[in-house]
Amino acid sequence: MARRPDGKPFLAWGREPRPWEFYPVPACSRSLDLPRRAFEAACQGDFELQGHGFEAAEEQMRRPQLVRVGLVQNKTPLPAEAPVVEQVSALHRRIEAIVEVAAMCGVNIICFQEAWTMPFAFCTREKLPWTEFAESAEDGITTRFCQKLAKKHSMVVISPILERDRDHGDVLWNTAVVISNSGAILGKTRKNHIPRVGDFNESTYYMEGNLGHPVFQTQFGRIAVNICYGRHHPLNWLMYSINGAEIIFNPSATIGTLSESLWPIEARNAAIANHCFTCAINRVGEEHFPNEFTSGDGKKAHQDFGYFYGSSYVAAPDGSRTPGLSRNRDGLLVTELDLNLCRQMNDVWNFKMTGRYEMYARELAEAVKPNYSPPILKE
Ligand SMILES: NC(=O)NCCC(=O)O
Repeated sequence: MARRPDGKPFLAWGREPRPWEFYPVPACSRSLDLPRRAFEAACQGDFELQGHGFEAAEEQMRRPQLVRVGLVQNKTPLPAEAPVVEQVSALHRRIEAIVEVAAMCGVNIICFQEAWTMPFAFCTREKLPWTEFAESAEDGITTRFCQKLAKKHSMVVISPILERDRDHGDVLWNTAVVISNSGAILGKTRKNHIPRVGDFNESTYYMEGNLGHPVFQTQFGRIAVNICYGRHHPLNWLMYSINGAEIIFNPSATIGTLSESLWPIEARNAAIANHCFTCAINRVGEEHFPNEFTSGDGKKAHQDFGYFYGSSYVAAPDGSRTPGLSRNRDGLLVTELDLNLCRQMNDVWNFKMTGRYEMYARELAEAVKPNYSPPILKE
């Protein structure tokens, strides 16, 4: 029986491996020891805590580049009818408690879910009070709160919010603010692709991002943020990766009936295709809104969005992944990555080397022209 370098059999089902199965890639991560007091605090705070790790091969010229990421998924603690300021403050308190536990677990980079300071009210198509949740990315109350957390715990914080851009006519954006572990703001990035599907009426509220595909150099590696619906767009992942991202976070808000069958595949595929780690984060719970709305599908008006199914996970460039967090509980997923695995997988598969980007750049430049005629050859 062939064995992996760590002595374990290659395959669980006990037959000789096929030739293409020889590359020693585990389907799953290993479990990571986390301090007992972290589990106690999570239990007391009523949220799930999981720890996992990915291995990379030892190298002669580089030391392992270990980094711990924390993914947070949570319900909105107060009903959507509660005053805006109370909802925001309840969410700040909830996140603060989870970040304390992340700090006990040695997390270096933490990412919260999409639009984490508010209920996901874009299904309603109403403006007030939902637009009142929008804040300045530079000096809003949430950014200042995250700066304090980042400095206190020496942790990079990724804070996806609804942004109000005062300097540009009060335009709203779906933005992730990236705060360095020093507490300084590293910059911001905006959601590039806006859903026009089901109850995700997000184009009513904010514009398509205009900041391209920035990558943030942190003390713990190069990171990027592909917000929610952007995960359906392979070119979006690709551009972050081309710009050097080693870890791409995907803070999301999505519901079971729409996307649960896609969820385990998309971020995982992106990790493989781009030789990087991907971190898929989804909120949990059901959110009810004061007024009825319709979904434009002929069905009855209703007041809820459906079920946000959580299941946050991390995928590695070798195709392995962690288990997902719960489908319905708040949770913190702590994962240790060795960033050396990105280049190791790049050297094995060479997707960047074989990508033929120049050919696609040329063909796409032609295909987007109004007078383009696709080369369909006929008899
Ligand atoms: N928030 C958001 O973009 N959701 C769209 C639905 C999905 O991408 O699954």
